[in-house]
Amino acid sequence: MSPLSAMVWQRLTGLMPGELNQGELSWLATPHRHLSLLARRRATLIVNRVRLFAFLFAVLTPMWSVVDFIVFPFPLWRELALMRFAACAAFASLLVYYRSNGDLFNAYRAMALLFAIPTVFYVASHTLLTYYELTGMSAAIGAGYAFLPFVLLAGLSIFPLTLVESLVVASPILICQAVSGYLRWAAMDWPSFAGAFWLLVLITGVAALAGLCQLAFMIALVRQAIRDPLTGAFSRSSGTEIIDLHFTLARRANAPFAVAFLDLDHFKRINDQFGHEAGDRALITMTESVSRQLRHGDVLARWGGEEFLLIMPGTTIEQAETAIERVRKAGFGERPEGGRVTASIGIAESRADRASDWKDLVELADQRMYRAKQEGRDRVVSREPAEAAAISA
Ligand SMILES: Nc1nc2c(ncn2[C@@H]2O[C@H](COP(=O)(O)OP(=O)(O)OP(=O)(O)O)[C@@H](O)[C@H]2O)c(=O)[nH]1
Repeated sequence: MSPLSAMVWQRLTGLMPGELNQGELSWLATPHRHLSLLARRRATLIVNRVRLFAFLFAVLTPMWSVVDFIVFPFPLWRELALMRFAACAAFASLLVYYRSNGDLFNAYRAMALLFAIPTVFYVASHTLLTYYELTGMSAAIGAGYAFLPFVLLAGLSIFPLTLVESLVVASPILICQAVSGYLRWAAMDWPSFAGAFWLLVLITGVAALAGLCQLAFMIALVRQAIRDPLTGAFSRSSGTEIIDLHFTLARRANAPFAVAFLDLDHFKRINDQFGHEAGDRALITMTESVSRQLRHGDVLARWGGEEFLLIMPGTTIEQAETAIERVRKAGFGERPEGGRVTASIGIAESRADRASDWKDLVELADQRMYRAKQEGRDRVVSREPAEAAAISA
């Protein structure tokens, strides 16, 4: 990024609410690097909003039939009422049957269905209205049908979408609208159509901005909910959610999955000799140092006091050993009295250790960490004694 565009980007993102940090700013552009916990919560929120929208339209769509009944001739009213009834049934089905499974593509499908219903209704009703020569009040009410795309695009504002997602949803609607204007199929003639189209673009911009602001708030709130406030590592509850998800995915794909249990050595002495604040600083330094060594996708969770769990999806026992060596080499910080902060570490891997669930895996890593303590601290234990003896023989 050039210095000028970096400055423009910085100024623009400075306008964003929710105090996003530098690493999170790109999350507003695309969902590509979103944390799995954020993606799951967002997927659930999107589906809930789809159902809310569907509820509103299931109620409002048939109500307008009363107005149609008053102003339109009977055959037209009947056709429109049937269409409204079909749209109402489709919205109600979406409300009743669609549920979130935490998957973002499932949420995208819900949005696509939601937007498809009024689009089909719009095309069908607009086509029908062109067969009638309406005048006066009927013509004025008939023109109101042309405003459905405005409602659709304004509806985007209730979803916490990234910029790319908003563009992907809005572009087909805008393109279809532009093409229909070009082909003179639109309800309005030039230049009214041009003015209306520009208004549609403005509404899309405002709706996309509203979606971005919601997303920014959501990112900040999710961060606060899932991070340990002292160290910034993941909290134990979010670590549990992450390990549960990744363990299931790894088993399904028969992929390796490793965890490492880290416990700082003689940490109590730091607190006792230099006070709790010095202990807190040591924990923060340790978290920063370990986090710098992690691959994208690895997760560090604070499991309790000075115990941490490192979750490494797609990692064999050998790769986990290499990763932990890298972490140990980078160090865990300095002790206030001088000397290195050290840690005792236990590693376990689901396939090598034949763990049937993630709790067994963490339990095994915990036991190995205790063995590392008993064997003199500042070391790693990653295999059972017989296995380790066989490897070194
Ligand atoms: N400063 C600080 N200390 C904490 C925090 N959470 C736990 N501790 C302290 O961490 C210490 C853990 O002590 P122990 O479990 O005895 O372990 P240790 O002194 O590290 O000894 P070994 O684990 O056997 O090497 C306790 O004194 C806790 O009070 C925290 O958030 N901040």
